[in-house]
Amino acid sequence: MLEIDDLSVRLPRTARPAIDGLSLTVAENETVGLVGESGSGKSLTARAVLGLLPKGALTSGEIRMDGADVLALSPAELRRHRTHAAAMIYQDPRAAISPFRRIGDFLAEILREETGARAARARAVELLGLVGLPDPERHVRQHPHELSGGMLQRVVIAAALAGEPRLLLADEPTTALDVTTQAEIIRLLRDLRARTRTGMLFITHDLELAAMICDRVYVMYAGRVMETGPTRRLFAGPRHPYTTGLLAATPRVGDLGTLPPPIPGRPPDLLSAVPGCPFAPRCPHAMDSCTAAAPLLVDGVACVKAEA
Ligand SMILES: Nc1ncnc2c1ncn2[C@@H]1O[C@H](COP(=O)(O)OP(=O)(O)OP(=O)(O)O)[C@@H](O)[C@H]1O
Repeated sequence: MLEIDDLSVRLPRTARPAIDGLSLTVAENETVGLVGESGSGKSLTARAVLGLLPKGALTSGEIRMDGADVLALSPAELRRHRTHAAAMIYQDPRAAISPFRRIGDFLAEILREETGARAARARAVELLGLVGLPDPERHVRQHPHELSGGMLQRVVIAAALAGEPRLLLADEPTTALDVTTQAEIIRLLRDLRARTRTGMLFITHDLELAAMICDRVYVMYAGRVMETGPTRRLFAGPRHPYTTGLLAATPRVGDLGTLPPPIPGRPPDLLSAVPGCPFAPRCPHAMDSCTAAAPLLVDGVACVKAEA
């Protein structure tokens, strides 16, 4: 359904691409995770799929959604694409919905052009029911401040579902929520997937969360895929030292008081070119050859050590 093929994105006044030769697929009804530290290019990947890259970004490679070339869509086609093909669930619901709009107006606005005002309003009520809100008829008349963060995130999910998209892009959809609400939203996303067959690209820096919901995972670092595979396999036997480091740095319930050490060092910024493997400067297994050329992704892993 979604096919990203050798995508590179370079932002103005930077020394290296923010996305560097990324290939990724999401099939119908599949939930795919994109995980990695802050700045690895996860959000930019989602923006590229929506045709929403920053001004001046130079792209190469292809993004196809059901065969259509996303990077070649006209502005009118892109608007349709963002409602019916790939819809985004944003991180912070309070930033996504204007505080002055009624919930019903916010939802109806997305569909009014296509269905007319009356049908759009009825659909808004239906959508609020679909995402498990208790009293849709009342919620459509309410303003954002009258709902909790978790309820508002359900509204944001309802908005993404309005055009019955083939693919949901969820960018850290639970980061702004407390742990209990986080679990409820994850349950909702899993439940929706079972009911609607929507595919999902789930973006997170939280590996535990990815493990809960994703069928397959791509581990991204400095714009490149370091490792990819079925979630269970990847977590049971990580092969890239970056994946191993991320897993070792993930706090687990039960280990309270003993936070695991993070991976030493920081990801490279966009102002320095990175010859070879971008993780080499932080990698405990780096060899001289690692800084010569970036290893290709072979059999799901981009590491000379793993290939040997
Ligand atoms: N509009 C922009 N202008 C300039 N640089 C940008 C812009 N958007 C992203 N970047 C840069 O591109 C790189 C990738 O950013 P991106 O937001 O995709 O990372 P991320 O993995 O989603 O991280 P986070 O979890 O912090 O959102 C970062 O170095 C970021 O600073």
